Amino acid sequence: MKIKSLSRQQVRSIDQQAIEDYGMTGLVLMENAGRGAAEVIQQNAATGRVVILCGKGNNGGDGYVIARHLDLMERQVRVVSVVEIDSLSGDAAANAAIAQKAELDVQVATTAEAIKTHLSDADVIVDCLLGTGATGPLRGIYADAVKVANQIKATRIAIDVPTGMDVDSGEADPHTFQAELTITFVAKKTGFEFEGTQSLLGDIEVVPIGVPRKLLRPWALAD
Ligand SMILES: NC(=O)C1=CN([C@@H]2O[C@H](COP(=O)(O)OP(=O)(O)OC[C@H]3O[C@@H](n4cnc5c(N)ncnc54)[C@H](OP(=O)(O)O)[C@@H]3O)[C@@H](O)[C@H]2O)[C@@H](O)CC1
Ligand SMILES: [K+]
Repeated sequence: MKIKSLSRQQVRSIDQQAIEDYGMTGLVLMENAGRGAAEVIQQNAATGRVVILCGKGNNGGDGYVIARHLDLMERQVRVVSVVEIDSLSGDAAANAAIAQKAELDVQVATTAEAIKTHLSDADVIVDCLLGTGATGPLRGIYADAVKVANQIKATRIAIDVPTGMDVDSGEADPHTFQAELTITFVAKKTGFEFEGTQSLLGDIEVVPIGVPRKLLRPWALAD
């Protein structure tokens, strides 16, 4: 089922309804999102070390799921969190704890220099810094992390939305993550339609996260 482009509010409401009205848990949605994204990464960037930049919200949570699935595919994978792990909450905290128990390579880097060190041997950089929860210009370490990531010669893949791009307007922070591929969940976002965004989004792949077709029907595109 093809879905029309959705605003921040629409896509977040779909997630919320799947959880509250259908009894799907956020962890299940995150697992589907992360697993689907890992498969697309494997199809598009099949070799080399993958370094996943993770922020404090659920976009970061997706990153820990992606890391676990890439590790299962026997990829070299490292997670670099730009916040302390004990500042995470909810589903992101749960998936970070699983990654740590599974002895995946999880590093914390809260300065631009430390982020640069952990990214220096990356062949693929995956942006799980901020997703649909982001508002306004990039603050603090997020701006530094994107700046460093954009300077490294690697394949860059954004998860859900390139960090720095506004989901609704497509407006881009000066330090927006420059993706070659954007893997986005449920549907494209309205901001992706605007002129000038294509050079930051790269190719776009939509990954379904298992929310029921009935819930998506109001947003379906006619065949
Ligand atoms: N919910 C679900 O069911 C599913 C969700 N999924 C995934 O979750 C993503 C949405 O996650 P989310 O809502 O946690 O928001 P997200 O973008 O990770 O972080 C927001 C945090 O960042 C901060 N912040 C905000 N703006 C900022 C700025 N300009 N500069 C710097 N910091 C800024 C702000 O923190 P504050 O600064 O307010 O303390 C806020 O707490 C979605 O895109 C998808 O990938 C999938 O797993 C599928 C199931
Ligand atoms: K992102």
